[in-house]
Amino acid sequence: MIPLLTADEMRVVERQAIEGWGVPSLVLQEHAALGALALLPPGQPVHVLAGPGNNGGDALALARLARLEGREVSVWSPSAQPGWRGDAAHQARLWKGLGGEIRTSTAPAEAMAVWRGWVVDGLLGLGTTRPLEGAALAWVRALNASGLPVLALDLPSGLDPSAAEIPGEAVRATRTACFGHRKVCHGLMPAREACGDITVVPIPLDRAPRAALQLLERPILPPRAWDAHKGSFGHVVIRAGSLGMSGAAVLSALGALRVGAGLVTVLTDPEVRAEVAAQVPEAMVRPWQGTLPAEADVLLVGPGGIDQVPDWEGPLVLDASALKEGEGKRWMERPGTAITPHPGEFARLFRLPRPMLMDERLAQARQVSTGKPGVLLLKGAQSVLAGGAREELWINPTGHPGLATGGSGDLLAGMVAGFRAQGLPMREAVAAAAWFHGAAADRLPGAGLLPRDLADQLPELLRG
Ligand SMILES: NC(=O)C1=CN([C@@H]2O[C@H](COP(=O)(O)OP(=O)(O)OC[C@H]3O[C@@H](n4cnc5c(N)ncnc54)[C@H](OP(=O)(O)O)[C@@H]3O)[C@@H](O)[C@H]2O)[C@@H](O)CC1
Ligand SMILES: Nc1ncnc2c1ncn2[C@@H]1O[C@H](COP(=O)(O)OP(=O)(O)O)[C@@H](O)[C@H]1O
Ligand SMILES: [K+]
Repeated sequence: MIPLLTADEMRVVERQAIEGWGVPSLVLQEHAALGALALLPPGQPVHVLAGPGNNGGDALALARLARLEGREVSVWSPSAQPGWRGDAAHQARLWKGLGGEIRTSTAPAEAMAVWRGWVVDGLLGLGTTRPLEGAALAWVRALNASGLPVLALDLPSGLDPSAAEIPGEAVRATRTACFGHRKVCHGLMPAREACGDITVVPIPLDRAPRAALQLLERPILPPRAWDAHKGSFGHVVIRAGSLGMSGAAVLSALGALRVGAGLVTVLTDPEVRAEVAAQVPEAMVRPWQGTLPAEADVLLVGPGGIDQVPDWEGPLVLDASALKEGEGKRWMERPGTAITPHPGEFARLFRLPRPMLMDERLAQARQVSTGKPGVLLLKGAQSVLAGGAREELWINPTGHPGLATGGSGDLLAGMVAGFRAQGLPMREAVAAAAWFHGAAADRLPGAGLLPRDLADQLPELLRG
């Protein structure tokens, strides 16, 4: 799991190093500048933009180190009176001590027209409090129009470090030297895209900070014992599939089987039983007669037009038609439940406005899940995972728009049930399903992806 810190959380980590461990803040800055300098191709001229705060201080430190390396370096400030204080003022003195100049211009595009090499963006970092305006905005616009490669210090100037959305205009960086820990803007789209290639530069800070938002990494699955048998991997029962929507039952069954469930029973509407059975011979396919098999370990309900949830005490996964209007709270309060809505289903379930932006998805996921035992997967690009009586949100980074095709959600729901049946706790089962589902798609880039192609990728992908 990769923590994505807000500016406030990062300040806590910074304070702890400075006040707790006694690391001088200039030492932090020196580590940051040295690490960033190493990301610039050797020998090339460097044009350094230094803003009003410590991000500008990092930029001035980098300018000094680059000059000591023998590079051609120029330093620019959007303001004629930068008004540096503290560490940044100290860095300015060191730079000037080496004979360095600090230049400004009211026509940044003209200044940049003769630049060669790389630009270092040290205008704004963690202290960004509002959208860019005035001189800073003019410099960022000129930089983005210049076509020059840019190394952003900590984050591309203009981004809100704690948000996914870009508040106005922001630097489009080629690379970003992220100091110490990733911030929210380094993990979530669309801000993440403005960062270009991200390198986390190690600086002496706590390696395991608290963060309310975390990016999923490849889940670690329990090993399979040599003497395991099909009873060891659980029995998934799927109530899915109706006339015109039999494929959803097929895909859910495939999802559960392809992640390694021991047994799968599909309870489907009688008129489609034969066609479902013909497409997944590995599953037991029976007509729905109002009762569940006694030996079920997990029940998945919904794909393919099924809206009635049978009475059942055990682990429950609900998707698609089972996600009925206004019932979200009920399911989030039921222990052992996972719901997997896309944003439209989410809005209907919780009677909330449809969350369109990433920051809205986070806020709404948090709102409905806080303190609740149920697990929520709010699907879409970078799906949001919440609940299970845990406060932090997990974000799934895998997958691409090729997944936006009918049936991929049905496969995912089956995967959740399949992982849960093998003993993963519900929140971990949902995380594993979301991660591997997207990772399977990442092996098949582009459009035209069929959910069953994804299913075929899974066994090899799970082997690692
Ligand atoms: N965290 C760490 O461990 C380490 C941090 N380090 C470095 O410090 C950086 C953070 O420094 P920082 O706090 O001084 O903030 P930074 O972004 O440089 O500037 C704030 C200034 O900008 C101003 N301002 C704000 N928004 C604006 C806007 N839209 N347009 C124009 N101005 C705007 C704001 O003004 P105010 O809002 O107060 O009016 C204030 O004057 C961090 O990103 C990293 O590079 C490293 O050295 C090592 C370890
Ligand atoms: N742009 C995207 N990037 C990554 N994943 C996506 C994107 N669009 C959709 N997905 C994923 O594809 C799946 C679609 O599920 P869903 O909307 O329920 O489809 P269906 O109902 O057709 O089965 C979800 O897992 C979702 O997260
Ligand atoms: K910056």
